[in-house]
Amino acid sequence: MQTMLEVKGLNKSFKDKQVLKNISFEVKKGEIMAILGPNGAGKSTTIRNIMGILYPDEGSITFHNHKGKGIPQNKIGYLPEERGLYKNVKVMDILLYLADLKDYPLDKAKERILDYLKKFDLEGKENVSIEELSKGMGQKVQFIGAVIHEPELLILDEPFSGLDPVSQDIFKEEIRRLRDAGTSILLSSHQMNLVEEMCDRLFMIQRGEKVIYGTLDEVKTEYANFKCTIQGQNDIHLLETIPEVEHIEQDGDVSVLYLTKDVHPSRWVKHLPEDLNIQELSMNRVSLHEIFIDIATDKRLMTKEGEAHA
Ligand SMILES: Nc1ncnc2c1ncn2[C@@H]1O[C@H](COP(=O)(O)OP(=O)(O)OP(=O)(O)O)[C@@H](O)[C@H]1O
Repeated sequence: MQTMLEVKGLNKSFKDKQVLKNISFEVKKGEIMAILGPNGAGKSTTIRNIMGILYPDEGSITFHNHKGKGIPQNKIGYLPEERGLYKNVKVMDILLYLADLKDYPLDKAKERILDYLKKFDLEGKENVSIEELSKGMGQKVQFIGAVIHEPELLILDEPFSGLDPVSQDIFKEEIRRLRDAGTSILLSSHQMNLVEEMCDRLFMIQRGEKVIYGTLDEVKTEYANFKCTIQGQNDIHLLETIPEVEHIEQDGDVSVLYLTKDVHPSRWVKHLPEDLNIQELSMNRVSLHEIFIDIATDKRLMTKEGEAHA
């Protein structure tokens, strides 16, 4: 797949605090790439460097064959983390203004705006002023503003925050449709279930440094060991005798056994002690949410030998 955006060796400091350390990743044509990390990890700073709002101390950003200040911003769409559009302007006027800023033909923009308003359950709102919209409605308008000029690269910083489940589904469907039409999407989100559902690849930063980079399948194979959840009253000492268990969490009658890497689940199950009390048993891959918490809290219980992977 063709590389659309290449971020290479970014270093960035604010005063004497280095907030990005050698950040490198690519976004390919027609993929959804997630940029993840705990609060303050450096996601927005990375995005601001890509958008040319900030400039790196070292490293480069290449979009197609354009670098840094030469990047054609009208080929990029951006939904910033901070929401906010001019308050006393009508929906249609602000969206046409944003299309015009990107040199997009206004007659075509008007048509697209009406289509999008319909798709986003905002039909008939084109002459309503922004201040009369709810927060979620405003977010939909801002999303339309980010995609109105048919960008080749779309950067979405926390697009789902504050949206109800129905609106989240509308956004999800539209983001997937844009990806399938060839748009490259860089998406930052704290909602791991949505990332797991939608993203093709992911990049995770912690304290300004890369900790995970790969396809969802690669990350799952590398980090997402199996866990076995057993419902039934069981003594922790009995559970501790079970082989190939990395750690155990027990809450009342529910015990979760996190298995070591490369355990074959069906073979492992055969070796459970006969006197184990099993009312229910399930075997699952550890979720991205758990991987995130494991890394963000510095536990690193799920990584090979407790080491950080980069
Ligand atoms: N303009 C600035 N001046 C000084 N420090 C800054 C500035 N912008 C960001 N930082 C610092 O850089 C670090 C990374 O911040 P950034 O906003 O990139 O994190 P983030 O991963 O987007 O976090 P969040 O999930 O909370 O949005 C933080 O320690 C933050 O305090």
